[in-house]
Formats: sequence, structure tokens, C-alpha cells
Amino acid sequence: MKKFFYNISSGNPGALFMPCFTSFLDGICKILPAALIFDVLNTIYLSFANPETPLNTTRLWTVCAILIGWMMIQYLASGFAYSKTFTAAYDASANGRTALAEHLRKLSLGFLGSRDPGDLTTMMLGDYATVETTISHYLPQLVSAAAFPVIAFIALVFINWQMAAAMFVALPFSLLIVWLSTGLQLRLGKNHVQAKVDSASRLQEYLLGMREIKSHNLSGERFQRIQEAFARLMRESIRLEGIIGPVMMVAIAIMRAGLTLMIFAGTFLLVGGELTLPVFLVFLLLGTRVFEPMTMVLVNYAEIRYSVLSAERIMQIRQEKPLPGEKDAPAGNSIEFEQVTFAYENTDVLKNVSFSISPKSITALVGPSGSGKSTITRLIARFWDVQGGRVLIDGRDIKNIDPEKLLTRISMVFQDVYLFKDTILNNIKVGKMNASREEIEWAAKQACCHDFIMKLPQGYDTPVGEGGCTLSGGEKQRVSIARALLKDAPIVLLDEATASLDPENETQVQRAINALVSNKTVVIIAHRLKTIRGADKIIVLEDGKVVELGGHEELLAKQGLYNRMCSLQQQSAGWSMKAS
Ligand SMILES: Nc1ncnc2c1ncn2[C@@H]1O[C@H](COP(=O)(O)OP(=O)(O)OP(=O)(O)O)[C@@H](O)[C@H]1O
Repeated sequence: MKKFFYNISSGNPGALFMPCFTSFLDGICKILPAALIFDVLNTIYLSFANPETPLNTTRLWTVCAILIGWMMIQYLASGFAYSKTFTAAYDASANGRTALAEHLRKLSLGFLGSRDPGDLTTMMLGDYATVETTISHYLPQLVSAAAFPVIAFIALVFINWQMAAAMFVALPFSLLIVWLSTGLQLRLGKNHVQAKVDSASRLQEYLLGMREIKSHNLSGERFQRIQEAFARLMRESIRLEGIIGPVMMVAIAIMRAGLTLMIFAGTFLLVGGELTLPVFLVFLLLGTRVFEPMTMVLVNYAEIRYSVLSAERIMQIRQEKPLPGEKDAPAGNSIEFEQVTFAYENTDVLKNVSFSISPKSITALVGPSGSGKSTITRLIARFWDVQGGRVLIDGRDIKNIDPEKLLTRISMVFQDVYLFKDTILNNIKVGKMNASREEIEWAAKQACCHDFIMKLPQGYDTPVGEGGCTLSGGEKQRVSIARALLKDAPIVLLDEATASLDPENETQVQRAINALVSNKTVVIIAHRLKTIRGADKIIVLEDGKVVELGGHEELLAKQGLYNRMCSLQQQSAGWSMKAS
């Protein structure tokens, strides 16, 4: 139970105290009228049972007045409970979603990459919505279902213990059925969650991959994958409701069998003169009321169990440890790899890699595709932690540095640029959130963006699509260079930064990059080797190992892999497409 409250409150069970307490008060307020009705029945009965006793109308009017006053109190109590539960529910989901988003940012990309893409979206939207409904709708029912029977049983035992026992005798059997079905519910719930995650992932894949689907005419096969995912979701939904529903119906029927037993016992006791009619009537009245919240809980039990699963999924991620390290980033900017071994999954991608990069120097990473160049830049930025060896900046192991502080010292320009669904101005501003418009325009000019931006309908205030789909590849690349210029970090990592630029822009962008990298520690990945001839150091990688290291001339003289790559590039420079 403690775990349930902890999980559905996203780790803040104290926030559920007020909704539970006010729901409890609200429930108590609903019980009192039954006691007053008992008094009314008793008063009327006394007059009918003893014809010489006149009907005590003063008492009846007093009870009516109390009931009217009580209605007001009950209305206020319900309103109060309603506002507290709904506020707590929306707080829990809004704060929870923000906290989860914040937490995700602190996790390694390795962890995020291991999750199904639809999984986190389902969690952010679906799981939090489920938890929200549980707090706003089911929590009050749970409180009433837990409190009512206990209070009612204690009160009724004092009135007539045989009747109370008859009313509640079936309840333990009903609860036993619910308990026995827990394992089944868990299994069905997990299958349903998995089906939901799969559907979200397939849908995401379908929408994001629309260009490939169209260009390769994959619509049939891809559409079938979505159809299958949705069909499975439908089957799991039916299974969840169709199997759990009848089980709960049996539990409800057994619980309510107590009422029938109570009527039998009441009739028996009434006939034997051991029970008065008003007491019998009060038991009948309370019998239906007491089991009402429990019936509601059992009707919604599948949903409640489902929300437990949702809350557990959320908490599992929330409890995932962020990358460790609290220290400030060092002032110096030298980089060193000390016998680094790294694997994304099981196969080592980098094997015993060692090299050092002096501050304010330019180091190029070259090597065949898949040799580990991009991986090295990602490890410098600590998107992942290494499994063996150390990555040092200014002589300090980056595992001990706060990842966010480390990233303030690093600018990155990736091959694939992501632009947010926002104005182009705000997209450049990502590099420095407090940058002035002048600074942004300066960076855009340096990165050769200014001219194309001014041609857009609203200039810098033109919205660009999610992922930057309304800009060309070259334009996106230049925007990302502008971001890096604005950030002005002392370490610059360039991954194929000029890959998608046309020859016309390339010279200008090279000039912009020169401005970006001057006086910085630069690590550059360039497939076009002519662009890195002037680098202070060239590290040649092959199959995750450093095979050559040195300056351009020195490496050419070695007649090794670098020399071969340069020769091949010279040959391919004269390549042109020919029709056969
Ligand atoms: N996120 C990932 N998960 C699993 N494996 C990965 C991941 N990223 C890269 N790899 C694998 O790691 C190896 C090195 O990849 P990396 O991107 O570092 O190579 P690269 O030299 O930069 O290649 P390219 O020049 O083609 O960009 C490759 O075999 C690649 O398939």
C-alpha cells in the first residue's frame, strides 16, 4: 500500500494526504444521515407500536432541520474533497511530467537509446493520464471503500452483532478472490502496456519514416505492421476487460451475498422478536450504502491495477541513476583518452584507445566508416560513460564532472541537425539562451545564415518545422554552426560540419568555422581529407583502434592507411556518374 501511494504520487506521497483526508471526511458526512434516518424510523415506529404514544413531531421536525443543515455541510465537504483531489491529480501529473522530462535529460543517451521510441511518449502522455485519473477518481473511492466497512461494522456491531456479522461474513471471500486474481491482472496489464507501447512506436516509426516509406513504396508492409500493432492492442484491451471484468463481477456478487444473508438473519431475528423493525430497516439502508464504494472500486479494479503498473513504469525511470559526477568543469581544455574501451551494447567499438589533445589545437579524426570517430566525440561530451580507461579534460576524469557543467564548455556541430518547432531566431538562441538579437544576427552572419534568413517570409521570426524540415540540409547545418558560434565554448567538436554545404557556401562556411575554432580546442571529423590538412594532429582510426597518429606530411610518409585514404579520395575526386 505504501508503495502504491509512493508510486502514484511520483514519489511524493505527502501530496496525497489532503485528498485522502478530505475524501474520508466527505465519506463520514455521507454516513451521518443514515443515523438520523434511523431516529426518524424509530420515532414513527414507537408511535405505531404503542398507539397511546403520540407521534413526536417536534423530534421529527428537529431531525429534518438537522438534515437540511447537514446537507449544506455535506455539500461543502464534497466540494472541498473534490477540489483537493483534482488539484492533487493535476499537480501530480504536471509536476511529474516536468520532473520526468528533467530527469531524462540527465540520463545517458545509452539508456535512452535502449528504450523503445514509443515507450517514453506513452509514459509521458498515457501513463501520467492514467495516474491522474486514479488520483482524481479512484483515490476517493478507495478511501471510502477502505474506511466505510470498518466504521460501519464497528457501529453496527453495537446495534446488533448477529446482523453485522451476517452483513460482512462474505466480504473476506470476496477480497480473497480479488487477491487471488492479482497475478493474472498483473500479467494482462503488462501485456496491455507492452501492446500500447508497441502501437505508439509503430505509429511514430510510420510517421517519421514516411519519406522512406513513400520512396521505397513500402506502404503495404509498413501499414501492415501498424495494423498488427493496433490489432494486438485491441486484443489485449478486450482480454484485460473481458477476463478481469467477470472475475470482479463474481467478487462483487459474493460481497453482496452478505446483504441476502443479512435479510435472512434479519427476518429470522424479527420473527423471533430479537430485532425491532427500525433496526432491521437501518441495516437494510446501510447495507446498500456500505458496499457502494467497494462495488465501485471492484468495478474499476482493472483500471486501478493498470494505474499501479503505469506508476511503477514511471518510477522505474525516475529511479534510474543519472550520470554521476558533481564537480565543476576544469578551466583547462586539454583532452586525453587513456586506454579507453567502449561498447554501445556488447561488442567493443573502441579498444584501448589512447591519445592526447593539447589546448587550443586542431585534431582531426579520420578513418573508414564505422571506425569509431563519432563515438570519440560523443565520449568527450559524455553522452555515454566509458567502460574501460579514462577520458580526461585538463587532467581530470570526466566521470567526476557534472555532465551539465561539462557541456557548458563544449560546442558541438553534428551531421544531423535537429531544429525545434520554433522561430529561426529561437533556434539559433539555443546556443546561448540569454543572447541579444544583435548577438544572434552576428552569429548568423558568421555562419552564412543571415542572407537566407532575410529571404524567409518573416526573417528571423519565421517559424521552422519540427526537426527543421522546412529548411534545406545545408541551411540547417549553418544554423547549427551559428548556434555553436553563439555558445562560444572553449572545446569545439565538429562532426562532418561541412558535409551538406554546396561548393558556393563551403568557402564562406569554412571561414566561419575558422572564426569558430580560433583559440579553441577543436576535434574535427572530416571525410574530405583535404579540409584537415592543416590540423595539428590527425588521429587515424580503424576498427575502433588508433592505427596512426601525427601530422599530414608525417602520415603520408608512413604510407599507411591515411596515405591510402588520401590516394583513394584523389581518385574519386575525378568520379562522375556514367550511364551504361
Ligand atoms: N547508438 C549506437 N548503438 C549501437 N551501436 C552504435 C551506435 N552508434 C554507433 N554504433 C556503432 O559503433 C560503431 C562506430 O560508430 P561511429 O558512428 O563512431 O563510427 P564513425 O567512424 O563515426 O562512422 P561514420 O564515418 O560512418 O560516421 C559502428 O559499428 C556503429 O554501427
